[in-house]
Amino acid sequence: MSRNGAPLLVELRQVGKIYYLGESRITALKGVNLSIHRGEFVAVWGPSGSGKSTLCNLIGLLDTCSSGTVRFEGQDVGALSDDQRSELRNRAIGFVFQSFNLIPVLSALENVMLPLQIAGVSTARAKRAARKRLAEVGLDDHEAHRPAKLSGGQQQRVAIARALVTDPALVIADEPTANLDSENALRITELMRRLNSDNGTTFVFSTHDQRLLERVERQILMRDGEIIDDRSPDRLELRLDRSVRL
Ligand SMILES: Nc1ncnc2c1ncn2[C@@H]1O[C@H](COP(=O)(O)OP(=O)(O)OP(=O)(O)O)[C@@H](O)[C@H]1O
Repeated sequence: MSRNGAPLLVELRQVGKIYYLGESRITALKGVNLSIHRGEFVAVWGPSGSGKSTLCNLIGLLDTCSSGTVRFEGQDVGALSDDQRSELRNRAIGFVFQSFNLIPVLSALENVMLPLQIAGVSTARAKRAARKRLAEVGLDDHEAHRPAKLSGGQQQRVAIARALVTDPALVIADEPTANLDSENALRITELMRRLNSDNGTTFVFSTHDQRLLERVERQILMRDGEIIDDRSPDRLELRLDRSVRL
């Protein structure tokens, strides 16, 4: 299966996710089918509690599904051990979080170098790669700054540079603009879009914010644990639900 000739990267088939909280059973995802191909730029949007983070966690191999199948690069993730899943995740996926998650005592450059150093890459190589990524997000002149000296938008740009430094096939950004004002939220969305088209990195990001969707080629709308709309310009098959109001 291909989308514009690009190979399949992640495939979810009839995926369900149930959380158990004491006596209660919470169905977070119900029968989700989704294919994401290399190079796509995908926004997952929908109201609070609709399952966006749960979906991102499954696509990012941070969690496993309760039913159905998740395949990453053709591999059935459910058949992997925890260690194998972590190894695949570390190699192939970068993460951006809404709270930036930078290490306060490290400079911007050291924060971006960290994933490579954890992977055993030499300091000199890690520094070169981190500088290149900081330049891509427009922060090469801020490499010595610690996070507290940077604005929220700048911190998120450092976090994006860090997510990209290992050359992952996929970047998952769970509500990356939730803690930013609307101007910075738009800038971060445009930056991710540019990195997607320049580098071919696949991006999946979740958002509450309908205004950010204009620049996104594929929009997946969730409600009550289901995908109720999956639309993109080159897709003929649209399942629109006009009754949805966020
Ligand atoms: N670790 C958990 N334990 C129990 N229930 C959970 C857990 N994580 C999520 N849920 C529940 O699963 C459902 C989907 O939550 P999820 O966080 O995926 O939605 P969301 O669309 O990302 O929401 P938000 O926009 O508020 O982050 C909700 O009912 C939520 O309360």
